[in-house]
Amino acid sequence: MRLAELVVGELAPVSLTVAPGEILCLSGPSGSGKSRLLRAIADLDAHGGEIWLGELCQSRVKGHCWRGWVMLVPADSQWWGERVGDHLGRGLDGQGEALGFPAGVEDWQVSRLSSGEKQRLALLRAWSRQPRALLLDEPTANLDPQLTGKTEAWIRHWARQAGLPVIWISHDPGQIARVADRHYRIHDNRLERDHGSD
Ligand SMILES: Nc1ncnc2c1ncn2[C@@H]1O[C@H](COP(=O)(O)OP(=O)(O)OP(=O)(O)O)[C@@H](O)[C@H]1O
Repeated sequence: MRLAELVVGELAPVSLTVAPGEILCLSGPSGSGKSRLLRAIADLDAHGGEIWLGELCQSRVKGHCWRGWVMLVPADSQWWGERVGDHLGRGLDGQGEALGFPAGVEDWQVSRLSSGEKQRLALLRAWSRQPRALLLDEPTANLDPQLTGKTEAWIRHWARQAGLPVIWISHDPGQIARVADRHYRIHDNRLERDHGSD
């Protein structure tokens, strides 16, 4: 996935490439524009510049198609059906257990889900829809350390196996050290490479 002079909000134009299977972590102060950048890449917010996914160019693709390929998992996921299974593409095929769920989680009511369950199920929902690139906004913010570790390992395995380029927002230096192949931080409205943690 390639960002070419992407312009959103106050941020200086962003140009970078994320390789298949690579995890690029993004950090920066609260309000510095991290979520906005992901929303622009998912074509949910107005932006300048261009985004490429292989030979596909975002501006030539319908928004809903683009978001099926370049999938954003926001910090606060939205659920529209009654049951978890109403939101899935292909079946979970045992993936739920890897993130701490018992068999049959597809039949759970959305209304009973805790914030941590919602967060892990939003990742499983994304997996079931087979995206080609992944944008993660603080995907473990509501999880305890044990589930955080499991979820990090699961995402890494998925990214490597499916060859997904991943941009992952995190405030946690320990997490960045564990999962990032590359790390950028936003400083003074610019994206800067941090070589210390990758
Ligand atoms: N659509 C929008 N139009 C104008 N300003 C916006 C829009 N969306 C967000 N902002 C503002 O842009 C700034 C960056 O917001 P963003 O949500 O990207 O921050 P963030 O870096 O993800 O912060 P946090 O770490 O707190 O989640 C904030 O000041 C926010 O109020």
